[in-house]
Amino acid sequence: MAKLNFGGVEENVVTREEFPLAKAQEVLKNETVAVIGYGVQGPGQALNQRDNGINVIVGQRKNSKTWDKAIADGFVPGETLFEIEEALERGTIICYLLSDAAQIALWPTVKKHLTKGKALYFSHGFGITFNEQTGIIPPADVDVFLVAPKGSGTSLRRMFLQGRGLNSSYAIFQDATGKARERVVALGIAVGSGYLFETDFKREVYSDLTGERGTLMGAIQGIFAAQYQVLRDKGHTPSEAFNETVEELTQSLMPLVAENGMDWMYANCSTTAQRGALDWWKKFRDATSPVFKELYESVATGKESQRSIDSNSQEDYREKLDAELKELRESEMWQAGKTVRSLRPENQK
Ligand SMILES: NC(=O)C1=CN([C@@H]2O[C@H](COP(=O)(O)OP(=O)(O)OC[C@H]3O[C@@H](n4cnc5c(N)ncnc54)[C@H](O)[C@@H]3O)[C@@H](O)[C@H]2O)C=CC1
Ligand SMILES: CC(=O)[C@](C)(O)C(=O)O
Ligand SMILES: [Mg+2]
Ligand SMILES: [Mg+2]
Repeated sequence: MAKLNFGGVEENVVTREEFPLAKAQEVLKNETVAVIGYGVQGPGQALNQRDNGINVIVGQRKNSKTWDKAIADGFVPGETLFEIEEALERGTIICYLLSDAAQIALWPTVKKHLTKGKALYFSHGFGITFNEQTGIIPPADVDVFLVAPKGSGTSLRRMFLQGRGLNSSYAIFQDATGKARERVVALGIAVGSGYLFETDFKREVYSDLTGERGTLMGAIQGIFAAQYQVLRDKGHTPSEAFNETVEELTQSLMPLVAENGMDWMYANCSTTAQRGALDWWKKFRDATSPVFKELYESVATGKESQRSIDSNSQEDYREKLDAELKELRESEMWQAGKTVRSLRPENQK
């Protein structure tokens, strides 16, 4: 394991040099990896493992859209695609990739098939950390660990196909066989991680729930909406407001941040912009910091996990979600965005 310096703090990281794919294949050569669920992470992780030469099967409900998707992706019923129970029976490593709320309902079935020496794999610390809410308490004689790709399963697959890799965190909750570490790291490499950083279940889920509600998804939409509205209220057109709020960020400036950091992006903007950004960023930090603290508390007290379970367990969950997404999509800002995107040269025939 490499110890690397992250801004002055040393952390343990598994790199591909230290743990190449060949080693992962060797560790997993006698295992059957059963990917249960074929939603977003399921396909990304199952396909990457298959392409990496791992013995992977998919467990999914028959007569579902995702069953058909698994077939379209090349999984063969009776060979590499099974009903959930049969996949649970065959698998020696169970990758539990149903939505976090759905994992609760299927848990008694999964538990039944967790015989001695098998491994239970998650991509989130949710089910175990909030076990008072989920009831997920694994038997003592199985390994329990997680590999959490830090990004969408869609990106995990796309980046793999481009020869890139998404970073993932990994954690061991229970090592019953003495082989949990080599198993989890091998899986992390096999699913297409670029590198793996160490964490535990609680830290994974607390940071993940904070990040997705915060800067990654919730806060970013909030700050976009606030700036867009001010510009519109002051008489700017939708295209101008959208371009100065979103399009320039995603198309021009964020790629520079991704490449070489914030100072590099600033350095490639005008002195006028630099002065203003350097003057204003701390004001935004201070204004939002109380909201982030409130958010973290809401995660740590289990309020966020309970809310997610409650809403995701409703019969009409899909319809309600679609309605909320539609509201976003049909807002003036994102409608303006649709037109703006259509004007990108690469999107014109
Ligand atoms: N979506 C993502 O890219 C990421 C997800 N994760 C984690 O990975 C895990 C899987 O998440 P997603 O792929 O988003 O799940 P998802 O919401 O796409 O659902 C996965 C599958 O669960 C099936 N399913 C739903 N209810 C079911 C039930 N009652 N019985 C049987 N099957 C049922 C669906 O048909 C679908 O195939 C979660 O723990 C999540 O937090 C982690 C990182 C990113
Ligand atoms: C993509 C990811 O890592 C998230 C945002 O945490 C999630 O989908 O749960
Ligand atoms: Mg995440
Ligand atoms: Mg998440």
